[in-house]
Amino acid sequence: MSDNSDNRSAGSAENTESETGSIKKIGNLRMIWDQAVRYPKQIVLAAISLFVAAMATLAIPAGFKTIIDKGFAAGNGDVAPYFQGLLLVVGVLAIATAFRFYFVSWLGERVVADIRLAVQRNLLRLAPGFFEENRPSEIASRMTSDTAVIEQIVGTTVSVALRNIVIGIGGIIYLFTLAPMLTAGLLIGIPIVILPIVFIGRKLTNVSRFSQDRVADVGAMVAETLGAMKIVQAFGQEQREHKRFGGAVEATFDTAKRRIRLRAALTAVVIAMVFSGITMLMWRGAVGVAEGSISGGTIAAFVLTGGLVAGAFGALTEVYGDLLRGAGAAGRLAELLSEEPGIAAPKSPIALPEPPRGQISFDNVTFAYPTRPDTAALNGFTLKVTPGETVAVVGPSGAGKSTLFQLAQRFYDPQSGTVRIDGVTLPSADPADIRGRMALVPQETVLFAASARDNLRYGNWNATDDEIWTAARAANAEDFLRDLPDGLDTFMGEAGTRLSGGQRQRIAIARALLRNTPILLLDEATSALDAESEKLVQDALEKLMQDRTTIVIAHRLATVRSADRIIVMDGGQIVEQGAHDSLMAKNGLYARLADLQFSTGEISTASIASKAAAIN
Ligand SMILES: Nc1ncnc2c1ncn2[C@@H]1O[C@H](COP(=O)(O)OP(=O)(O)OP(=O)(O)O)[C@@H](O)[C@H]1O
Repeated sequence: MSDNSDNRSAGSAENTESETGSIKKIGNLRMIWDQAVRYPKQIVLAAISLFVAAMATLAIPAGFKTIIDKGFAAGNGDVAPYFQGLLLVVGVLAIATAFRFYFVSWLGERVVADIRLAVQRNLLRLAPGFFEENRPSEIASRMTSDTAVIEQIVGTTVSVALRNIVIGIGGIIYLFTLAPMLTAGLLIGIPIVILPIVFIGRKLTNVSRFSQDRVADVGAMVAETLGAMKIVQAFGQEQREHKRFGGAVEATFDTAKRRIRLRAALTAVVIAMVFSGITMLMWRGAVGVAEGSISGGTIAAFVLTGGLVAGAFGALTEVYGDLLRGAGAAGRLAELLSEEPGIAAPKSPIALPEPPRGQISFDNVTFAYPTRPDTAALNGFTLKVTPGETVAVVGPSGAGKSTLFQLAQRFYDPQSGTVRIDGVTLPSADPADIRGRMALVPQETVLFAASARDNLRYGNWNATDDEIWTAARAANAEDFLRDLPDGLDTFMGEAGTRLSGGQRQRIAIARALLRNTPILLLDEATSALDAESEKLVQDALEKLMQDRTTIVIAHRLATVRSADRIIVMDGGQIVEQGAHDSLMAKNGLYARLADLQFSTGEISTASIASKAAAIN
């Protein structure tokens, strides 16, 4: 997966790729076909309308020929049937084109929708480790821009290709029936016209891409400056930002100049080549007419069809590049589709004991994160938490406290040692069952852009409004929830920005209460709350911890004091454990940490040592 980012932006890489690489890449398009083939009815209808439209296009020059030769030239005046016939062809062309557009675009959108759904379904199965190795923004871009490329391939490119192949081949056959010698001349002439156009066109595409990148730079810079406007102004950097922006804008203009120069040249070449080609043909034709070897209608039909054939070849030259781009996008999406989860349920998972006991144990667990295999986050870690016990975990930053939660929920498997829930080793059970036995209250509450109700019952969709209010009351969240403009229906907005830190924490607590699991993993927020909010949160937490096995990463004195046991971690191991007072008396790591770690909590800035002494 590592090489994706190289060619992700608009495929400048593909121009430099070896031919075999390109051919191999084109194979990725199979994935798109596999998706599309599930809609045979639409494919057949699209193909039929495409063929009919192409044939109708070719019938138009033939119609003109008839009109000129039989109608005008014969001088019989009754041209009506010919024109009526031509109008009929035009009608067929219009309707068939509309159908082609509809079915082909339908297929494009449907395939993209299916790919998005399939990719998201697979992503939801993957363990968090995957999202550490692959940036979420990169994955999001695959879901949007890569799928847009595929939509373009199915909805446009393939149809352009097929239409022009039909028109190209059909047109050449028709041209041969009209005037074999002229056609032979035309077939030699078309490449002479098209090659320089393709050559300059390629250059133009590259420059355009480059130019788009420069525009993107400008966009990024605007976003950056806007996002940091207060900092820019506070540090008095307006002039500098303007100069920096000026540089990016001028770079955009310079590349744009190159682009418009090329485009101007291309326009001149196209006009010169195409019209002189047509003029030569007409010239040759006029001589033919004068000699009586060719009819006027034939010349007209020849020029029109020749134009169609040349246009078809021109369009086909662009198809290959588009297909390559589509193949790159399909390849990247196929990777996301086929990624297997590192953590999955075994074939026949062991059921966790009923009723749940709420016991959790770590036995000699050693674990390093996949992205940092050389640094053990847990090192021979052993801890047995008995049902109903509250264990407070303290330790310096990086001691491995959060890692305990990651392993308890089986987001990762340890390299050695075992984690058990109610006596069952985690890999032998279904991860969904394991996670069903625990509720997590993270440091930072994640609120979804949904109603307050849905945010509260996120872990238990069956909860009734009565149950939600009971939980909210216990979590000290009732008052502010009742004050919301639409009560439980109030939209929480992007990232729930309307709530204060303390309110968000209480929502998380209510959510955990509703989930009502025997095990609670609680990561106390370190952010300081005002005294009143702090007390509301603390009360709520105490109710939440009642009758549950709790592991709490503690940052508050009240929490450690009410815990049954405190374990002190350092370097992925337990270095001290016991009750608060005995640990303080030891005057070891705990006593040292206590002052720092609890300083933002309930007792704000006071040193825990003096506070503890006062309490005693
Ligand atoms: N997702 C991750 N990928 C790689 N390394 C990680 C990851 N998460 C944590 N680590 C590393 O593992 C070690 C233990 O981290 P952990 O988050 O468990 O510490 P912590 O005690 O919870 O720290 P803090 O109090 O700062 O949250 C640290 O060295 C940390 O850098």
